Amino acid sequence: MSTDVRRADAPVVVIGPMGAGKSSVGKRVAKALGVPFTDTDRVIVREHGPIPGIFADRGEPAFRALEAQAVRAALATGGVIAVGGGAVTHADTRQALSGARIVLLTVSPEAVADRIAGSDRPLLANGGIDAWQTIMDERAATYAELAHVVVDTSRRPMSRVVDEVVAWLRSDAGSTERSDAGTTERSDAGTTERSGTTTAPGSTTSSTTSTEGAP
Ligand SMILES: Nc1ncnc2c1ncn2[C@@H]1O[C@H](COP(=O)(O)OP(=O)(O)O)[C@@H](O)[C@H]1O
Ligand SMILES: O=C(O)C1=C[C@@H](OP(=O)(O)O)[C@@H](O)[C@H](O)C1
Ligand SMILES: [Mg+2]
Repeated sequence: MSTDVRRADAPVVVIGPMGAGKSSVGKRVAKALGVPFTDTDRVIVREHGPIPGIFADRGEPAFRALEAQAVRAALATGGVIAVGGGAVTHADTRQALSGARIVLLTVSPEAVADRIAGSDRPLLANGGIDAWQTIMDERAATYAELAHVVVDTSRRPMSRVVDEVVAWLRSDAGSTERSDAGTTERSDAGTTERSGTTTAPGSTTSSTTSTEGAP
């Protein structure tokens, strides 16, 4: 487990699988805190065009490089940043996240199925929920490793998820400078304080296989 130093004004980065609610929850958390919000996917679309086109024309590695740039720029701005679900597979991006406060949103396959139906996410274009699960399993260990707090979004309204994230960020655990990552403590039905060994809901394996370069 890496040394974990957080500050009350450190950027907040929302990570987690596709459809967990990073973009929607992140935006509302930023509003509640009165800080800037950046959705790195939106930045990429604004600057480089639609994501499916980037994947099709230039490939996933090119997308990850653009994403790494967008994450670094967003971190310089500060506030709350929602990254794409695969941002954590890129070593430069993971490196850039050190020093940020990292909120992992999770979701069960049952709950996410409706949320991802009909979406244009290129990595789900041919596999739907099965592809989602495979990708989740590949990334689960990385998500758990990076997270300072885990909030499950499966069966609760978004407003409740937002309230829990805001409460955690305002708590000692979310704002105090620390020299260790603490232990896992389930504070209520959906929020789990950080652990290096957390297995995120939605994952079917706790494998620690490297996800570097994974789709
Ligand atoms: N807690 C929640 N309950 C129900 N639906 C949610 C919840 N959080 C997000 N959603 C919905 O799930 C979909 C995907 O959310 P989004 O924020 O785009 O996820 P992500 O950025 O993690 O892919 C959206 O339609 C959003 O309204
Ligand atoms: O998980 C991924 O690899 C991706 C997630 C998407 O963002 P969301 O997680 O916000 O859907 C988007 O960045 C792109 O389609 C790739
Ligand atoms: Mg998003």
